[in-house]
Amino acid sequence: MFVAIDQNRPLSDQGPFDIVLHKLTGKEWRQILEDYWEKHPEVTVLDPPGAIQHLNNRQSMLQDVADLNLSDCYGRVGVPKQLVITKDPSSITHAVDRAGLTFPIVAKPLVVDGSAKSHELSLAFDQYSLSMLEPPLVLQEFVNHGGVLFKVYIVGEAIKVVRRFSLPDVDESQVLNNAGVFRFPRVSCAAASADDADLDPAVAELPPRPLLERLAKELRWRLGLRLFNIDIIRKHGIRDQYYVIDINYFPGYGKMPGYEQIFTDFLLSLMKSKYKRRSSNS
Ligand SMILES: O=P(O)(O)O[C@H]1[C@H](O)[C@@H](OP(=O)(O)O)[C@H](OP(=O)(O)O)[C@@H](OP(=O)(O)O)[C@H]1O
Ligand SMILES: Nc1ncnc2c1ncn2[C@@H]1O[C@H](COP(=O)(O)OP(=O)(O)O)[C@@H](O)[C@H]1O
Ligand SMILES: [Mg+2]
Ligand SMILES: [Mg+2]
Repeated sequence: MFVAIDQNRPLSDQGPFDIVLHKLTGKEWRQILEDYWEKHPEVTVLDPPGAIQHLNNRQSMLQDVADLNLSDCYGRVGVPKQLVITKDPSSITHAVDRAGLTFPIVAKPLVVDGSAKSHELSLAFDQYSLSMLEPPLVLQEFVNHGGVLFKVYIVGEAIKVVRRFSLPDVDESQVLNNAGVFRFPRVSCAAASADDADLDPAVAELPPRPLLERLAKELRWRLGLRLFNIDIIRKHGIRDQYYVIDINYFPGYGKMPGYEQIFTDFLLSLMKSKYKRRSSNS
């Protein structure tokens, strides 16, 4: 049975729970959940607030992917060259120069808090426009990827990949002939599924399954999360070079094909392993 939690009442009065499923952040909620968990360690919290917090900052979000530096016979997975700017827009040009970032550059708000503003994206074509950006930001090299991205949904052990339209490639002449900052509202919300589109096969080909399985397994473990998705792009023209550009906690699973079965199986498997553990301990 599912019971909606009332945030204004003590959690202990609303249980007992087998699983607490949530997508809330904030200090207060974190404290409530951690206090409850301390008193009821048998409850499964999906997912622990400390682990979720790691994804609320676009720098720490990709740190594990960078540390992992995954490379095997199926491909390489990295993070686009990036830089964090916390203050002073006038220092951005110098910082970009020093870090050797090439244009165009994608600017993303450093903190992701679920607001529309935290998903606003800017594309800067030249160094003069950099001072128009508003820190705190993550600046990333724009990677041409054929205008298609792969959304890799993870639900416990299950993985499902879909194609989505993304920002189109930018060629050198566009970089030379464009100036200023181009602002985009939430790109992925506007992006349609590209699963049935008539695409260049080299662009449409899904990342190899074994590579995604390794990546998902490692990130599940390193992030300590079971419910998330990963935005992956493949460098246009380089078949085995992949970049992770975004990781989202508890994304809209409604857009994942077959989510009803996958989600139900996941919850049941958690319960099964819990009862198995209990009966072997007694
Ligand atoms: O970051 P928060 O605000 O918690 O919101 C999430 C993520 O942003 C998701 O990905 P992204 O960051 O890539 O936009 C988005 O999924 P999609 O990109 O699959 O749409 C979800 O959309 P909904 O399905 O609308 O909930 C949304 O709930
Ligand atoms: N480094 C990049 N190179 C190319 N395109 C990018 C890059 N970063 C983001 N994008 C594009 O911008 C979109 C939004 O960026 P993303 O990091 O996923 O933020 P959000 O959390 O708002 O979805 C992506 O879905 C992709 O289309
Ligand atoms: Mg995204
Ligand atoms: Mg995101």
